[in-house]
Amino acid sequence: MLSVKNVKKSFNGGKTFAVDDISFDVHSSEIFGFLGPNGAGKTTTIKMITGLLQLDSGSIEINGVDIQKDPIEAKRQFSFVPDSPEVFDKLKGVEYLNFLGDVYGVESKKRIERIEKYATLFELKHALNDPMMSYSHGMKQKIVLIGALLHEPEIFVLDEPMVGLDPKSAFHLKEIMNEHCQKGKSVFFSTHVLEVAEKICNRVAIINKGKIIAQGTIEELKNMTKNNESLENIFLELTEE
Ligand SMILES: Nc1ncnc2c1ncn2[C@@H]1O[C@H](COP(=O)(O)OP(=O)(O)OP(=O)(O)O)[C@@H](O)[C@H]1O
Repeated sequence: MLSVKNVKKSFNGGKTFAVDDISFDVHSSEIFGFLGPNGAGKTTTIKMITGLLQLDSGSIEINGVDIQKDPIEAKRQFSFVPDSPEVFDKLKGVEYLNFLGDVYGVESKKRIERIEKYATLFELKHALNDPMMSYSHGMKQKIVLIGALLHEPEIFVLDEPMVGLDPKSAFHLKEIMNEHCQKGKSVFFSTHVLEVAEKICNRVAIINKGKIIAQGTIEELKNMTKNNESLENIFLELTEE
């Protein structure tokens, strides 16, 4: 579903690599967690997957479509929720969602049903007719999430999706991720919240200083350590200086 092969990215003309020859695959029906300390290269990787940054070398295929060779078709395959929600402040919530519905060609009946479903779930219905400049950070995050859910893509790509969400909304998001995978689709998300990763991911990769230092199921990662430790201990052990 998502295939990242030998990808490199430097911001200073090749002197140091923010992402240094990483490879991994996310399969269908899989929730894949991308973990790593601050500055490890998570957001840079996600920006390359979503076509916001050019790769120095390597290749990325989303549902079989190369993001560099056919960016428009590749972008039809996924939804992206960035770590900081950037919305068009002057638009009302409902106008923003309809705009996204138009961009992704979501037909009117489905659009109305999904807006109703997700706005109710994330308790945002009351604010849909307000301009988004009046929204709190969490409300902006929710409207971006609803927008990302509108066209039910093959792959969800989420950068730190739990940050800023209240516990109930975080719970619903986890449920939505699970449902998405049960339909044979996949989720790729970055997180610092190791408990969440441990609970909901089928597989994870840990990136540190631009390199993937471990990947596999939580069980496989635990087996890499002597005492079958928690994901937190594994993470600390593998990423320490
Ligand atoms: N536009 C840029 N110009 C120069 N350096 C950059 C740029 N974007 C990222 N970097 C550098 O690339 C490295 C990886 O950054 P990135 O944002 O991918 O990390 P991250 O794992 O997402 O971190 P965090 O968990 O703190 O969000 C860092 O050293 C960062 O300073």
